[in-house]
Amino acid sequence: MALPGLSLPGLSAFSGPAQSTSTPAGTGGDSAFAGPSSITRTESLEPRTEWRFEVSFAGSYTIRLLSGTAEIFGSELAPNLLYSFSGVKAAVFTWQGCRLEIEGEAESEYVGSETEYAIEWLNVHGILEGMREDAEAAPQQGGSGGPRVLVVGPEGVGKSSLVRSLTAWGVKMGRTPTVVNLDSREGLLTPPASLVAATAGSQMEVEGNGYGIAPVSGPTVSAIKTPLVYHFPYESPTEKPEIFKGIVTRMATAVTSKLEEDAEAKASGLVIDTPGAALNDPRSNYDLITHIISEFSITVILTIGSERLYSDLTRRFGSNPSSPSDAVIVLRIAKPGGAVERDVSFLKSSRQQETRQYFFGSARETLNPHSQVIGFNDLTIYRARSSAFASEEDEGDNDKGAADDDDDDYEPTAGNDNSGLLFDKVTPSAAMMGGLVAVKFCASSSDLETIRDSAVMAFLYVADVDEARKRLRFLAPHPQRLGDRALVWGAWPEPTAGLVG
Ligand SMILES: Nc1ncnc2c1ncn2[C@@H]1O[C@H](COP(=O)(O)OP(=O)(O)OP(=O)(O)O)[C@@H](O)[C@H]1O
Repeated sequence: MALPGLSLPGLSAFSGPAQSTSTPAGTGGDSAFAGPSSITRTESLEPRTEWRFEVSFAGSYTIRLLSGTAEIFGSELAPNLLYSFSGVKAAVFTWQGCRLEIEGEAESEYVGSETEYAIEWLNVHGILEGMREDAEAAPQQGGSGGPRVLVVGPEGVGKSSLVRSLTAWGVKMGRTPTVVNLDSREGLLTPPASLVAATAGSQMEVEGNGYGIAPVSGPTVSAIKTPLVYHFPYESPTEKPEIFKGIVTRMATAVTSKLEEDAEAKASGLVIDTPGAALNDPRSNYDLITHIISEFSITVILTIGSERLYSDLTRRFGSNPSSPSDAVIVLRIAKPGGAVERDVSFLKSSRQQETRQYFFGSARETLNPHSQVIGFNDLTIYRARSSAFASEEDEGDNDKGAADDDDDDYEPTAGNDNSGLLFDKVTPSAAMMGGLVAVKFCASSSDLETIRDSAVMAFLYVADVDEARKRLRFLAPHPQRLGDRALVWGAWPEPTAGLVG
């Protein structure tokens, strides 16, 4: 397939699916395990192969591009710049071949040569680029703008990596795609527990999740302009489906009206990342997926890693006999061989790393969070109702905060709280320590629906609760005074211990 308008640096020689793939010298191909090593070494990668590596959270691993061209999930590596990784599973992909200098200990590292997925992903980028050109050429026809893409599939099949690659390639073409993250288990410029829409405006980063860190403390190198953040303090949308749907509706309205004011962003379209199994359960009749598709007027669905999902969604959305032009394009996309499901402890460490980065930044760009001490009487804190707090709610004991269990192993329990109530007003308690509180764009006296629906101004980290003196110490990403804002504390994510001394 030809790739319309494709002129990515390092890709000029590439114009379609590979006829064959080369086996890289020295390592023997896809499953060859090169073994961890802390010695500085060089790896020569053949065209269309990738260097897959997994680094623990305690580990430190650096990669430098010595020659050729290479990218990580679409973001191009600059020559001779040292990139550092920890707590990462990823791959450096090369279209034309490259030499890498590598140092540090990986839990696993090897060359993957079964990379047909990358060619397919790039072809998808080509299709999206064609749709963007159509939108530019005929903005008045239909007026719906560029492609509105929904990525769905089970856990760990490469959904986020695909979203990141499509965004990075779009940005490289001069586009400003809007990324929407509907997975509250991972943040996008924010800690987890947030649903975020953000328009990518400049070159994406190689380290971290590609989107940079929150643009809250003055100028940063973040690739993102103006994120719109909502609070969803639950691990899965199935815990509070109606709240999740409500946020999706609000977000879609806000994003759509923002795109209407920006012709470039409108033609660039949007790409939505989603949680895995929670959304794809056929027993729910794909209720949540259907809601997202209708609210965001999705035009392209990319399914990864599930034939059944592809078949079900094709049947349901891929054809519309009464109005064929309204049919959604449903594509089945290859799962990268290197994509892996991350275990519970890796995901927990990853959440804590995201929270830490929100306040302190990364090694490349540090941030200076601000400490604030506020008396209980000057705060109005609501606790988002959750099954994790259910036992107290049953007792009607709303004023004592959450469960006492604030240690490192604290895990909210799964399940549904069907009470229909949204929040409880609480007096701060030690149980909040290490937790996150969302500062809402609404007054503390707002009604509960307004509090639920308001976007997030910032997240605060609860550093200390002095119950005797009735004072709370917060870490805030910027020095701005809180003012009269509703603050919401949720059970998700679990507390992050030791962020401050
Ligand atoms: N080609 C690859 N080589 C090595 N690692 C990869 C590759 N593609 C993806 N990964 C890694 O595999 C893991 C799962 O990928 P990703 O997060 O994209 O999947 P997902 O479907 O979004 O997962 P989840 O549903 O858990 O959010 C991530 O750590 C990602 O960096």
